[in-house]
Amino acid sequence: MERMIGVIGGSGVYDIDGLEEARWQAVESPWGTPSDEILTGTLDGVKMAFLPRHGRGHVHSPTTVPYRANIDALKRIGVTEIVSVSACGSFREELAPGDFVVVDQFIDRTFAREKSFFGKGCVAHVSMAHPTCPRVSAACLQAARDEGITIHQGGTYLAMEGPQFSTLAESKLYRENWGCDVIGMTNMPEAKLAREAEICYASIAMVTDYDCWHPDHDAVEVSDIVKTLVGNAEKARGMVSRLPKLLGDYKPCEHGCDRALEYALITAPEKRDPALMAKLDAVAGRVLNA
Ligand SMILES: CSC[C@H]1O[C@H](OP(=O)(O)O)[C@H](O)[C@@H]1O
Ligand SMILES: Nc1ncnc2[nH]cnc12
Repeated sequence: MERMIGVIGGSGVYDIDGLEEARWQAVESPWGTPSDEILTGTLDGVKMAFLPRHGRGHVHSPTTVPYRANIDALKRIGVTEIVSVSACGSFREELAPGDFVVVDQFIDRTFAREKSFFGKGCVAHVSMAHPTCPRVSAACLQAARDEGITIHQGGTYLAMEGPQFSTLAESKLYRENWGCDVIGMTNMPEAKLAREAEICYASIAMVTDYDCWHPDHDAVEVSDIVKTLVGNAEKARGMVSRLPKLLGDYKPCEHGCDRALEYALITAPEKRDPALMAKLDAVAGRVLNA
């Protein structure tokens, strides 16, 4: 199998640099139209695919991002590992605006999104105990350090529905009672869908603000966020450019991300819905056609 690194760019990250033979290509998916065309090319001889999560020009809100179409489209063109880069608010004094965090846990508080490729006619339950891939996360950590970025290893990301930012009571709850480190609006259900699609997933959260809990930062304003976003986006592009060399040759994931569906399907073969099975051709073809 050949490696293809997929990068999902969050707020402020609408392209990546340095790709050879770069071209934006439309990818069709039975799960809808992805957020945008996908920028493909090679970097240091490794295939790359970049998808701006909100679309170029930031068209999609966190709720309307077509998460299933995005993950399916990346799987369909051969992506083996996804690196998600996202803007986030910080719940910790030491996670300062401009810093990066290698997220390793999530709390999903989103409620208005489709969260699974599976359902009536083909039910599957994958494990989300360890939602990110340690190998891809470690490569991102190293790449960021080599780039001179302040990056923190490990953190819990609270995924909220948005688009409004949190109330002070919510911010305090997530920080003081639930032990969350950062907050954003998009990594769920993205991480769940990547797991269902058997794609390794790493999430790099790029701090833009202290949400509203901090005594010196009363409320989050997009104008303040944007000021930090621009610098963060530049750092993210530097980090991504180092990944192909750091990840080395492709091998099956030692953490099993690429086999997440191995024991997950529970619907009896004779009860499976042919229409849903057809839509699952890319995501679950490995197990459905076995
Ligand atoms: C522009 S601030 C709020 C916005 O930024 C984050 O987007 P992403 O995760 O795609 O970087 C956050 O989740 C909100 O969607
Ligand atoms: N404070 C915050 N809350 C939710 N999403 C964010 N994205 C950037 N900052 C955020």
